Amino acid sequence: MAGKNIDKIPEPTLRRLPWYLSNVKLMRERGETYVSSTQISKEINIDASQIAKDLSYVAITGRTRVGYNIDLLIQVLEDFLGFTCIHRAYLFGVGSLGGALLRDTGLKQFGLEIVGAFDVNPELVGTEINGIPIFHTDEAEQRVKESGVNIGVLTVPINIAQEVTDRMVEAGMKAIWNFTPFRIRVPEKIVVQNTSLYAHLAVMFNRLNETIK
Ligand SMILES: NC(=O)c1ccc[n+]([C@@H]2O[C@H](COP(=O)([O-])OP(=O)(O)OC[C@H]3O[C@@H](n4cnc5c(N)ncnc54)[C@H](O)[C@@H]3O)[C@@H](O)[C@H]2O)c1
Repeated sequence: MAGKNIDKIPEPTLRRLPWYLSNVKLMRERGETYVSSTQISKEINIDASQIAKDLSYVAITGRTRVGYNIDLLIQVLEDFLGFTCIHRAYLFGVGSLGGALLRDTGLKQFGLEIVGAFDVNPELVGTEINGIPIFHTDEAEQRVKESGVNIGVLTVPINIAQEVTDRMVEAGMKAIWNFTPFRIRVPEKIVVQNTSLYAHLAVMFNRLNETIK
């Protein structure tokens, strides 16, 4: 079963793997040394065969009936997901959302370190949040080029999302984590990940309405 699956890993699998990781870590805290896909399935209510299939993308071998060595599974998942190596990023737009991301200590545990931020607000430029320096956006191009940082977090107002994106790409960014609701356009090969908290809210409200009908 180990690493036999050589196809491109599907996005839903990539989104489930961190979830398995968190729960497997919890199981280790409870003293488990081996864990099977059936056990993980009971914890998170996902079909065991789906879990086994997802884990087949990761280079780990489980033992029939016993399951996976828990320490090894955690290590392999963390490596596979890129959480063990730190990816450095710059954040653009230190408003209510950008500021919250700078204050979040959880990102680093998932392999993302925001090393600096850019804004145009003179009250913010020259200050820092959580030890992260805030520079003027006009310095972005030079700082990105000099640092070799290739991930940008986009938290600027929607009306300038494309303009700031263009500057990020020009400076050499290779991946953009886009929190704005704007569908930014980028050249081929630039990775864009759009993230919205509100999209999940709509699902929750809809399901809630169904249960209280
Ligand atoms: N994805 C989500 O779940 C989610 C949640 C909240 C907000 N948002 C989006 O995130 C963005 C920011 O929201 P907010 O509430 O933090 O807004 P905000 O107005 O509080 O912050 C925007 C910040 O961007 C700065 N800015 C303006 N022009 C800039 C430039 N050229 N370069 C760098 N910084 C610049 C502003 O000075 C300000 O500090 C918006 O597009 C909003 O729609 C998304």
